[in-house]
Amino acid sequence: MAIVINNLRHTYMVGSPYEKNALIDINININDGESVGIIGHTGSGKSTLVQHLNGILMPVSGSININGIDVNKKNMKEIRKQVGLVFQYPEHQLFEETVFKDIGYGLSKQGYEGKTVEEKILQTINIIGLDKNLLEKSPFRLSGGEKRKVAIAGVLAMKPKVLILDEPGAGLDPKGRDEIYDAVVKFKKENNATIILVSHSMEDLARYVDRIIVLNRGRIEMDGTVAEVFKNDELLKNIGLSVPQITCFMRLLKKKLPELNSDVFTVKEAKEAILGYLNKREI
Ligand SMILES: Nc1ncnc2c1ncn2[C@@H]1O[C@H](COP(=O)(O)OP(=O)(O)OP(=O)(O)O)[C@@H](O)[C@H]1O
Repeated sequence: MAIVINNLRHTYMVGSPYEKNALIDINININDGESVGIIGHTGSGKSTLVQHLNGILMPVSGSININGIDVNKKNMKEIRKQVGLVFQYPEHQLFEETVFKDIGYGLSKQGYEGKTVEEKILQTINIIGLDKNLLEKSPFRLSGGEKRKVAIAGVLAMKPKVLILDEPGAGLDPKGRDEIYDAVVKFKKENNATIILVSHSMEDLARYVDRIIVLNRGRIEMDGTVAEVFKNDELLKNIGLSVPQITCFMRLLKKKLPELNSDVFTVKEAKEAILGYLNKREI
């Protein structure tokens, strides 16, 4: 088991008039190599949850174990080696003079030097799709999408066993978003990493993860496969979420065409279902 979270609770501003229970009774087990999405309305506790997984926040009560190591202040170095966290808008944290130095910053902190750092950086820009010519440029002279790639590359270069991304596509155009997600898929394949993806988009989760955890006011409302979660449209609606538009469309279409497979969650699956249906009709 890669990640075991037991009865996790987190309260902000304990003892003050602004005390806030951000996470309540969170129990989650995630296997090695799983791709898990976390979704929930704004303020439901998603960022608070993922910040516990690499020790930025410590639980008020409960425990978190990652690959056999308890998350606590004493084990922080080991935990940070295992878990890479890409924050929302990670490009705001770029600070080195060159792209090369920025991507290599974490590697040098881990004790890597010289040729090894260079090799790891070259491998990583290949995964994320950054041009080698950019390495000596200032990260501040890049486009928004390129800056985002540099920031994510800095985490990927350390090859974490668990990779957490908090809204990695936020603010990017569809092409930029696809490039980032495709890089994550490639990284996962090459490293058998466990992926945790925080997103507001059911469309993105349907495309990129196998399991979805739905948070609502700090509690787990649902935890299941994409198909299991998308079956509960009423419950999702009640907490301000909804299944992807393509799923709604296919469910409507099925009312007219009962033989159509409407159990689809992405545009690609919908195309296949419609073509399959038409082919059968032609026979
Ligand atoms: N540093 C903090 N101090 C006090 N309260 C906080 C702090 N950070 C978050 N909270 C509160 O905790 C709750 C959960 O916040 P969190 O950022 O985890 O939600 P989220 O689901 O990630 O939201 P979003 O989708 O808007 O990013 C919210 O009610 C928020 O106001």
